[in-house]
Amino acid sequence: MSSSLFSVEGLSQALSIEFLSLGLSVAGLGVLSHVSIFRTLPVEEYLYGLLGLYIVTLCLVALIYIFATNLALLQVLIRVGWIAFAFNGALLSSIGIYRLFFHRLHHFPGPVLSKLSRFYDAYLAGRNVQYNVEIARLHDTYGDFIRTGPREICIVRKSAVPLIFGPESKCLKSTYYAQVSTQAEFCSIHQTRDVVDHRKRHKAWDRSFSIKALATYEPRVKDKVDQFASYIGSNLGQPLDASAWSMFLSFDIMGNVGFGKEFNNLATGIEHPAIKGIHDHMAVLGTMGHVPWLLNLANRIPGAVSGYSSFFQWCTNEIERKQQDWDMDKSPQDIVSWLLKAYVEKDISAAPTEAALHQDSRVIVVGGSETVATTLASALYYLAKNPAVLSKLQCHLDEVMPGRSKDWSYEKVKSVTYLDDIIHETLRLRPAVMTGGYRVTPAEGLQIDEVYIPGDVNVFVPVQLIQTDERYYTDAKQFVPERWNEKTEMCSESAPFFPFLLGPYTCPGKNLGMMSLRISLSTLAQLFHIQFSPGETGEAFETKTRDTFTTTLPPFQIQFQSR
Ligand code: HEM
Repeated sequence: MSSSLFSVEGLSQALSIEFLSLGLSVAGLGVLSHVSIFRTLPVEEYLYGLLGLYIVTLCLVALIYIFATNLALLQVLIRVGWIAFAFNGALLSSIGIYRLFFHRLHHFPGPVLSKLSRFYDAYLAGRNVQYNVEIARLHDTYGDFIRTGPREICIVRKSAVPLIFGPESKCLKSTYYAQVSTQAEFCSIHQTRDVVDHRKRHKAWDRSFSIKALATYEPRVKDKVDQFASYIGSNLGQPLDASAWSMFLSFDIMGNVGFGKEFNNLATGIEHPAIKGIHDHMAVLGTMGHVPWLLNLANRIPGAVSGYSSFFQWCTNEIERKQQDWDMDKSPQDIVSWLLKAYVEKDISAAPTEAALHQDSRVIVVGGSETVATTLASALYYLAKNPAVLSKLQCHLDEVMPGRSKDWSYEKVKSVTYLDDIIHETLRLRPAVMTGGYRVTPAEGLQIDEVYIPGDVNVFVPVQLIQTDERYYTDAKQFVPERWNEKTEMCSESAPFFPFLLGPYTCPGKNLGMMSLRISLSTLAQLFHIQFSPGETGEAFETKTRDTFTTTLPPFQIQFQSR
């Protein structure tokens, strides 16, 4: 019994085995844990449990060493450090070898480092914050199916679009959306990966974008645009940063229509602090979002995301303020009120918790402002660069509204199909989300043309890249609004076009977004000539746009002249 492992002496003997033997035994355990547990376990789901278990185990080992051996504290620490090193080293090596040679995606081409870890794509996304450009480069090197992560395939084929995003698709949102939580009750509508939760909550959002609701938003959007036009009218011929001012306008629209509040960017010409918060948040999302579990972890470490945590707090404050001020007997007049109404009435479509409601407020702020702003600024860029397109638009607008601003009505604007052609062409070349829409394949996998993608694999189709692919569009990189109506031969049959995505996860704010863009562009084009300011070449716009999940544009200067 004295030499048994269960006696103190036996335990002490076992613990004092040679360093090498100890390392090898623990390494064996590391490999075993990969093969038996980690290979199939969705780590994101159990992240905190696993981290806790790991730390508790190391502490227990240290305590056993302290009480069952005569080793000094430093010797104990060295042994525990060695155990951790051997375990982690073996685990990571086993994962690496498996991912490179035995993984069900091992035959897909792609950079070796991407096959090993998502950290490489986070690095690619972060180095110039132009993941869209990196993906285009990888596409040139590796073809249409690229392994961009151990369990991720990027697909540049039009046949993939309906299969992944279409109404019948069985693909769900991938772990990319688990940056805040893996539990639906703490997620926004955008982050929830629970398909039933998503379907239910969508109904409350749909009510906030119904035809009736949009009709109440329309004059308020027009008011903001008129305020912008009036500022321009008093600053004719002056350089104006189209990126910044488009954001001022869309942020003010979002404040009014989203929260029923005035944010006064247009009135003051001063950027609201939350706009910086949005950009900081999106910059982190555009890079660290590629390793969602790390972002999830960082969100819980005090100070780790201090750059944008004040923005999160601001969104929470805004919705709490609204909760206090809101008169539930009145019919909702803004998006938040529709969501609050569902929440207060405990409707089936309500956000499941207050935390989820707070997350929803962030979606309104980011989804409702940044997307419209980049599209509007991009359209202004193309109009300034293509005077013939602007003149043609002005002719069409004058035809239906000869008295110009006196005759302006949204109904008439909607009849000008050339305006929609300009917006579509802008969204084709410069979609507000250039490389988003991360999904996971169903258990049975997905057959895309000649290629079979196994089940439970993250997939995405880079929106901007495929919408500017010469196989599907003639002169694909050129701005030609005519391709949508007059020269349809410039688009191949079922050419991929999905700037709002498609299917169940499609953008619910599409109609509001289109309305804001139509009102803004028709009003500005009706009143003004739009040109680049002297010295503006547009080069920065072409080369310095950043892929921060939603697009962030560099400043560029335009000026307006009265017509
Ligand atoms: C030009 C304007 C817009 C564009 C191009 C656009 C584009 C998109 C895209 C591509 C997505 C899918 C993102 C993903 O699946 O990860 C999305 C989702 C969403 N958008 Fe928009 N959007 C626009 C305007 C708006 C507006 C004005 C709102 C109003 C608040 C809005 C609210 C949302 C919401 C709530 C989602 C999440 C939907 C879900 O996951 O079910 N969007 N948008």
